[in-house]
Amino acid sequence: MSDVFKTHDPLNIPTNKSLDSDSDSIPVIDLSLPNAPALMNNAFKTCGAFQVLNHGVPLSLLKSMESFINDLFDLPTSQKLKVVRSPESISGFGLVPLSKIYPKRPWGEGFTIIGNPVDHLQKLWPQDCKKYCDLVEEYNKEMKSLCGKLLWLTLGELGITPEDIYWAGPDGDFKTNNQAIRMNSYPVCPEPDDLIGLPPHSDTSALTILYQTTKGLQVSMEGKGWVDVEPINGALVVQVGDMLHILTNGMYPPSVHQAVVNQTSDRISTAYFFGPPPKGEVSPLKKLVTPTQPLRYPTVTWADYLRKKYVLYEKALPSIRLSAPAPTGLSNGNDQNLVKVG
Ligand SMILES: O=C(O)CCC(=O)C(=O)O
Ligand SMILES: [Fe+2]
Repeated sequence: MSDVFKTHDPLNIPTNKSLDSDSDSIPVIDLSLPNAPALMNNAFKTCGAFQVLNHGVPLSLLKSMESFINDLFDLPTSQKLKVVRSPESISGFGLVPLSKIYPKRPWGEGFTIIGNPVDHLQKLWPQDCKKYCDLVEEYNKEMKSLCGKLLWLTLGELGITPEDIYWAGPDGDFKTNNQAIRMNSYPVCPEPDDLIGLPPHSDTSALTILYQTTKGLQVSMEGKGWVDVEPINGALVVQVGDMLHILTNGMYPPSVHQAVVNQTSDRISTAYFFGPPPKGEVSPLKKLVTPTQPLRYPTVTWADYLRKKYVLYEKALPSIRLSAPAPTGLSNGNDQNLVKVG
């Protein structure tokens, strides 16, 4: 994992500090500094999210993704209709299922890519399809590698090694893992208080890496309610999803978050979802099941859990929970039933 530390530019980078209870947002962690693993582990335990700097993903790639997303959402509706989500699939243009039952009307569009995007992109851009497919492939590759680094560094703090997660593969490189990208576009909104970009939810993934350049993401923090995650140039937002919550036997709470809209600027975001392989069975890590922290979840696959989530939303996790949640660490909005999870 030492290559994590090679990308550091020591200039203008804040020194990592321990999680400050007075801070009014999620921590910002410089991955190139030696105390990053301990801080990431601490951030995951306390609020399920942090922003990461010096993560090694080239800024040029993030910028290329931004212009791809702008091209995508600028397409005329007649083009977009060619790749609308079908009832059997999550890929394509469409609302997240939770939007249908959440009381505030959704304001925005989403486009989800799972697997090879060639079929969809071919329909949208017959000429430029290869250019966009290559970009998505590169983005997936960089994000997967970052997720691997982040997971091993944080889980390493808990004494977890690659042998403990069989679905990480023999080299611990998560080669066969599932991934998805959702691109979101939220136009300027005339009534931002009455509408919502993306309703409150936790992601079903193990980790989600979100890229945003305009303010709009909010995370639910214990005792603080919704806090804004201010965009920082080149930073990525890392969030615990339900699969990692289960894997850690409830030690890391899932990040409960929402996207709000505003009256003055358009906003786009890219969420990369990293999960176990299609048939990978996720169960709480044996090392994290102890007499004081008994087994909290059964074995699940991402696909089965996703189906449950689409029916039960915020009740999906409690519906499979085997024993009461930990008294601390888990008490974010999700478990207090303050918010809906989608
Ligand atoms: O747009 C955002 O900031 C949030 C996106 C998100 O949570 C998602 O796509 O799951
Ligand atoms: Fe999300």
